[in-house]
Amino acid sequence: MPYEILTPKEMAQADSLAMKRGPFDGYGLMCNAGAAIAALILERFPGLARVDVLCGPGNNGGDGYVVARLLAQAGVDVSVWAEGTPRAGGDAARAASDCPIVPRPLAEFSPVPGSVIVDALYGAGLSKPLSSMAARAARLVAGQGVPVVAVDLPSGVSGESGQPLGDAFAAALTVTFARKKPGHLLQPGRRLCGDVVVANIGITDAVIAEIGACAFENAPELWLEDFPISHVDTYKYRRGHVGVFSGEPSTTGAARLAAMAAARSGAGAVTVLSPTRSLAVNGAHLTSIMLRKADTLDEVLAFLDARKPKTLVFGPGLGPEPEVGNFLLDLLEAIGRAPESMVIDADGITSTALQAETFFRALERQGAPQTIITPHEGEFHRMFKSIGEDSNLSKLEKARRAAAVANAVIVYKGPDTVIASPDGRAAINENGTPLLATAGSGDVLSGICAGLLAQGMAAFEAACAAVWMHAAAATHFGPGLIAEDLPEALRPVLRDIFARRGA
Ligand SMILES: NC(=O)C1=CN([C@@H]2O[C@H](COP(=O)(O)OP(=O)(O)OC[C@H]3O[C@@H](n4cnc5c(N)ncnc54)[C@H](O)[C@@H]3O)[C@@H](O)[C@H]2O)[C@@H](O)CC1
Ligand SMILES: Nc1ncnc2c1ncn2[C@@H]1O[C@H](COP(=O)(O)OP(=O)(O)O)[C@@H](O)[C@H]1O
Ligand SMILES: [K+]
Repeated sequence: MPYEILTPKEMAQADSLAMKRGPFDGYGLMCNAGAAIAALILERFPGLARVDVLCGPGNNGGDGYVVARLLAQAGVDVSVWAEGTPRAGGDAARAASDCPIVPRPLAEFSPVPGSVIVDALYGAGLSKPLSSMAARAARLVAGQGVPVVAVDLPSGVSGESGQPLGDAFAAALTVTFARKKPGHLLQPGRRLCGDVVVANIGITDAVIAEIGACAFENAPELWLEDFPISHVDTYKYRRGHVGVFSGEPSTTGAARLAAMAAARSGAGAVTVLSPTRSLAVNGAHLTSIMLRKADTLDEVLAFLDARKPKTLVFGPGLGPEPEVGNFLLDLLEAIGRAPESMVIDADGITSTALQAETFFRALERQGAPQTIITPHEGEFHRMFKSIGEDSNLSKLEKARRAAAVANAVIVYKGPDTVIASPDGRAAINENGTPLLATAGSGDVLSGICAGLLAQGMAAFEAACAAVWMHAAAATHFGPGLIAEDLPEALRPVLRDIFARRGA
């Protein structure tokens, strides 16, 4: 399916496999890539008079020489500025010799107003910071504010992690090939890419499938088939019952946000489990959501036995104290009476972080609940310290490793939320919006995850769907959004999902 994300290494494998399978050889693929970029430039910049193409020594530069040749043929005034020379006998050398424009040294380049810059210095092969000459070009271009079209990736940005390795170009448009790379979706790469267009250059879906990539862009196509749609003969407990733990009187709102979101996402029944001290405040604010006193583990176990909730939400507003973490571990000890699934968020993460190993072992045991853990940046570093600190890992890789050690699906939140499963699958969310940077929006996300889990959706798919729906609801609501608006704003999102499923 067209939502795979390929690491630069997997892309290189796809390139060579495509050449083996045909019909295009390396030069054919390069010409297709150059043609796609040239066509997009002519479409996006009508009346274009002048283009400066910056070409590196590798195949990224090779694409640039093709673009230069085609735009010159189309009557555009094209200059080529080169860093290094392509390896003799290679595809890029052939592209350079087929290009009628004599390249000038990159050191002499300076951008002029009205020009469009084609950045074909480095792409997937970037392995170190830009040379001083290329870095100078990036700074001059940024200073002039002239538009940049990046070939594959803005030079200086890692395709693997989206991190700039020093100075980097910032593009208005990035044209990449076959599939996106992590660097197009992970920040700050995503911002530095501008608009990203994926061009088909003759690498078939069959070739991509053979590579066996297991990272995806999080789009509805990834989980739509698994989205829970109720049968006509359902009833509320079959739709799934969610229990949400509430905190002390001053922090009860978080649990209610999660509870409301679980109900809106389709859980048939939702109960807030509340300390005695918070019953009054919770009771004053809840109507369709049920309320139950739960001060002790025994009271919680009695609730599990009597009401058989499928899913529990543990964390929002509970407080970061170690006793909160101890309570969670005790609950997991009571295996067999544990629910089918859990969402651990916020203080549930912080309070357990110091006993993370014990927690992860508990999730590994047979009969343990399927678990989704939803850390933001700070919580991720608390719970997965050494993984978080490893600067060689991309956010995608960090989330994957965390999922593997925790035996849980990880939702590593932020502007570029990554969802990772212990089985190696991962997704990078593509519809995030800064409107979500508002207090309590994470509590709503854990509620949506729980609502979907309770309806029987598997943890990875539920987490992917929840992250996407959360952002879609925010976008739908628009500016002025606060967390309270999100559960209601799920309605149009759900209507669209149901319509796509023909329900
Ligand atoms: N036939 C193919 O394999 C295709 C490749 N394509 C293009 O090829 C690109 C990848 O080409 P390459 O693997 O040649 O890699 P690049 O052209 O990105 O880099 C070339 C070489 O420069 C060196 N290098 C890396 N970072 C450097 C730095 N900061 N300063 C100086 N030197 C540096 C490295 O040795 C690297 O291999 C893709 O991004 C894409 O644009 C497209 O033409 C589609 C087909
Ligand atoms: N700039 C942003 N762009 C997109 N999503 C964001 C951004 N900032 C925050 N979010 C999302 O908003 C939510 C915030 O959750 P969290 O940090 O737990 O906040 P809270 O604890 O206040 O609920 C997460 O889903 C996160 O991914
Ligand atoms: K580039």
